[in-house]
Amino acid sequence: EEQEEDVLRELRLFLRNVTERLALDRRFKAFTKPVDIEEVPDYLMVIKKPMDLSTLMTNIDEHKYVTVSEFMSDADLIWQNALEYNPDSDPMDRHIRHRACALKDTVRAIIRDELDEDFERVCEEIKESR
Ligand SMILES: O=C(C1CCC1)N1C[C@@H]2C[C@H]3C[C@@H](O)[C@@H](O)[C@]2(C1)O3
Repeated sequence: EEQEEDVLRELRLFLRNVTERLALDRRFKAFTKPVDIEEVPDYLMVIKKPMDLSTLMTNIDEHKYVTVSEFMSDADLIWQNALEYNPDSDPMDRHIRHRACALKDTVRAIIRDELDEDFERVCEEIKESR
């Protein structure tokens, strides 16, 4: 019903705000666009579900997410993929993993501080009802 669409509209506004803030953070520049498969030809052999901040934003606009939890699953792919593809002890890999861990902690801190548990429960109810 209309009230449900109002809730999902508010969810999309919240998720766009979170995603935009992450994309503006200079630490997360490497996460803003898909990994370039021309530059990294074996990437899709290692990483089965690529994800990046611009794709998150597109998914929001295409109404892919009905709950914050679904958004978090895709957001988590970004840092999880970075840890998986860049596991070595060389400085570049360590730098990428440091930023991946910062992304993980930053997303969780924003959600903990800014998502109302009751709002997420309403979104989960809408999801179950569909
Ligand atoms: O995993 C990533 C991104 C970093 C966070 C996501 N990449 C895989 C390649 C390995 C490393 C060095 C460059 O070859 C560059 O192409 C990539 C991009 O970084």
